[in-house]
Amino acid sequence: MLSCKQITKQYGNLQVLKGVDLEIAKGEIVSLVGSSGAGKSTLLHILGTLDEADAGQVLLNNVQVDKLKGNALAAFRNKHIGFVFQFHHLLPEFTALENVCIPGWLGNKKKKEVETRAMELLAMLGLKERMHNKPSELSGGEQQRVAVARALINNPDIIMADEPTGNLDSTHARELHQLFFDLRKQFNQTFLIVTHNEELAAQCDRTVHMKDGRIVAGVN
Ligand SMILES: Nc1ncnc2c1ncn2[C@@H]1O[C@H](COP(=O)(O)OP(=O)(O)OP(=O)(O)O)[C@@H](O)[C@H]1O
Repeated sequence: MLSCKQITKQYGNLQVLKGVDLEIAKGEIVSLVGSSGAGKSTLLHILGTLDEADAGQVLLNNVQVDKLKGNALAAFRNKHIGFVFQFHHLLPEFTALENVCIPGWLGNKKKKEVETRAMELLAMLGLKERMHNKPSELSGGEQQRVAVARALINNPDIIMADEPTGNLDSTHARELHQLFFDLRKQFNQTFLIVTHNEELAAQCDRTVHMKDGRIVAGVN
């Protein structure tokens, strides 16, 4: 479903990625682990089309995404990839519901249809009573669940998460991990998760280890 071949990336004199190959199948939950500076976030950003590799290929559902540019790239990303970051990046002036709707509205879907799906998702994630609140009125765990609902609004092929529970206490972190597995069960949702959380990594189908810009080991 997602694959990359021989991805390299350099910042100045620093070779951050030194030829990374990776394949992820539909419905898989894969964690990406490794020490600080190993290149995990850089790889996630390249796979998520947020950053460009110096060389190599990224294929998502047989589309070579590194060939897409400008508006075509933005539209492709919005439709096919969902993101959840450590700091949720919700827009503070919009309600939870509006935050979830925005990627759907950007995708030119009918306003009402997007709203209905957003409400369903928020209800599913236990936020039915909180959907008209702004992010600052929600707890950290609630904000992160809004970010997950936002990532799901366009039925993405894959959700890419960068330290999604890095900012949560252990109870909320466990709840969010459980949510990822529930979403896989319900929608066969695929996830690639950068994490330092060993408990989460151990629960995943597969843990990919990175060291000094390379993948060093595979299946756990
Ligand atoms: N935009 C940038 N400009 C210059 N150097 C960068 C840039 N982004 C990342 N780097 C460097 O590339 C290396 C890899 O960074 P990356 O964020 O991918 O590591 P990571 O494995 O995700 O680390 P962490 O676990 O600490 O988040 C680091 O040495 C970092 O300082």
